[in-house]
Amino acid sequence: MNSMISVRGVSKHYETARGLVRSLENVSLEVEQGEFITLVGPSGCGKSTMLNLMAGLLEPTSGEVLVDGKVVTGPGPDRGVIFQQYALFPWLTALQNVEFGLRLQHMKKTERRELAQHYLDLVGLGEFAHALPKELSGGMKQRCAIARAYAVQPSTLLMDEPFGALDALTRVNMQENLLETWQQERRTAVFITHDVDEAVFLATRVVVMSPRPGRISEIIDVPLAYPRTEEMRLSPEFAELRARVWRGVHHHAEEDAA
Ligand SMILES: Nc1ncnc2c1ncn2[C@@H]1O[C@H](COP(=O)(O)OP(=O)(O)OP(=O)(O)O)[C@@H](O)[C@H]1O
Repeated sequence: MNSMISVRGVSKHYETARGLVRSLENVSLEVEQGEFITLVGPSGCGKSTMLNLMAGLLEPTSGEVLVDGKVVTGPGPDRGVIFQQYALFPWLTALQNVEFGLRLQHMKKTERRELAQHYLDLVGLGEFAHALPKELSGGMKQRCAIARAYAVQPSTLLMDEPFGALDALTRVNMQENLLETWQQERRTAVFITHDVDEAVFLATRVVVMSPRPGRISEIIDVPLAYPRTEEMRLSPEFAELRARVWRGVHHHAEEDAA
């Protein structure tokens, strides 16, 4: 069966003044259509490198990445990328920001407007369509960035710590909102986080990475049903999963420090 994303024997090395940095070493991962994968691991283990390879923003030193059966050779509209810093155009309204990618696809104005408004509604920003980014809070800006990524209807969403800069409460709201949107649209999602709780709450599977060289050390299934609720977060089952992920990350962080 064809996976949505196939990372096959991928290594990524950098030549630096201090010698060769082996950011990823012979990593393989299959992500199925509609899965929600979270990537966790100590700082510098190659999470961003992995995501950027999937996005086509980096090229592997060896091995290959396939998305929907095709070898990734660069960025494409089939993959939406969301970073920690909400890269909104400050001179465009929320609606115009969401419309931007659709304009690049030469979609007609009325159709474009309608679709952009639909995605703003989906992330709960419908009433802020005409606000400028400076009039939005951090969480709202990030929701706008998510709406923009969703609007071009990519089959895959790649997110690099999108909630990293948000306060704890906004973060929890954003997690719920993201899952709601994901459940409605069922795109394949890959999401980097440093937050073990967030990793378990969102994922169908948590991929734990270890550094030097970056490898996948463990893949943990999260057999909790969706929609995920705050009650689930407090359940013994959740606590057990969180402890497993924590041990996976911590174990390698300790090794690294030794
Ligand atoms: N352009 C580059 N040149 C040289 N080394 C690099 C470059 N980009 C990344 N690296 C190195 O590759 C390794 C993995 O980096 P990467 O950013 O993928 O890790 P990460 O797990 O996302 O880290 P963090 O959690 O701190 O964001 C690190 O050791 C980093 O120093």
